[in-house]
Amino acid sequence: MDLDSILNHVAEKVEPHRGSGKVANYIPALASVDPNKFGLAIATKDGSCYRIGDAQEAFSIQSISKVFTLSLALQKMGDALWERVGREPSGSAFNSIVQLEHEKGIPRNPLINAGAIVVTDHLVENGDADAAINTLLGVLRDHAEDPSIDIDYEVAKSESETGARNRSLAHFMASFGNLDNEVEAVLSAYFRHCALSLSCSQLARAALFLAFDGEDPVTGERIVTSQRCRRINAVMMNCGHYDNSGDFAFRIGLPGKSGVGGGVLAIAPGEGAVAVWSPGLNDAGTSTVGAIALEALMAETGWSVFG
Ligand SMILES: NC(=O)CC[C@H](N)C(=O)O
Repeated sequence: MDLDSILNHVAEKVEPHRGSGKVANYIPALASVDPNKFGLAIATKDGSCYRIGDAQEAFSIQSISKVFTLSLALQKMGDALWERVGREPSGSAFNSIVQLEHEKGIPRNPLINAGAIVVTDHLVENGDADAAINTLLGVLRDHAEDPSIDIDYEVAKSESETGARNRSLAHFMASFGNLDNEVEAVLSAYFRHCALSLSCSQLARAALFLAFDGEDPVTGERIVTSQRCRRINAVMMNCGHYDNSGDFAFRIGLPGKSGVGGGVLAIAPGEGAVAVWSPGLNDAGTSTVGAIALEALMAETGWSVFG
């Protein structure tokens, strides 16, 4: 069956569930998003994009940005990054602080908030958060071949104003010497990259290199080495949905990353990149309808890495 017909089936499966889950409200600017939104886009090897629903509408990608910051930090400093952040699943909430004391300020993995803050610290040079964000924006625009990609500054401001938990995580890690820059400089970059606003189409296109061994199959540009690409995917598989990662692997079987804006990115190696958006979340912060849609997509395509 062709992908357009498959997407129509997926939409039918999703329909009775539209609006389910709970829209994130701990970042006030996210609370007003319409819970009935649903979009899905698949970017494939030849640069085609298959889409359905609200796939062209930009949303706050939130923690999905952590995949791109990880990739950039690995490009910049190589495996030395792993001395400052682990690669084990956390089994706890995305903003949990409990393991940090036990593990002496080294976060479990780069996809929970604490780990992503450490990764962002490595992108900020000499306290210059603006330069770090400009580099990241340039990279995303390049990957997606779309210069219009931008940050939603209202969301970034809202997140900063209510960012006590992330400030706690950052100060706590700083007390263990695991931040090079001032906490506020790091968080200023962190809040902005979480507030990146992309549509499903843009997101799937930007992440396409992860499905093709680290090389963009459309432009031929090598973005990360194939070994690094495999490793980023491994971290996504184990850690991309916090304490929901096991369930996501069980149901969908693809490396993925969710964000509290309701987006989910899933990488189907050798096939393409899938981005889905529906704002209602489960208790762990993964899109309820997004996971249902991906499950339906796997049933029809057999793209799970487990066969
Ligand atoms: N899981 C998420 O998407 C969390 C990201 C959000 N910006 C935060 O720091 O809390």
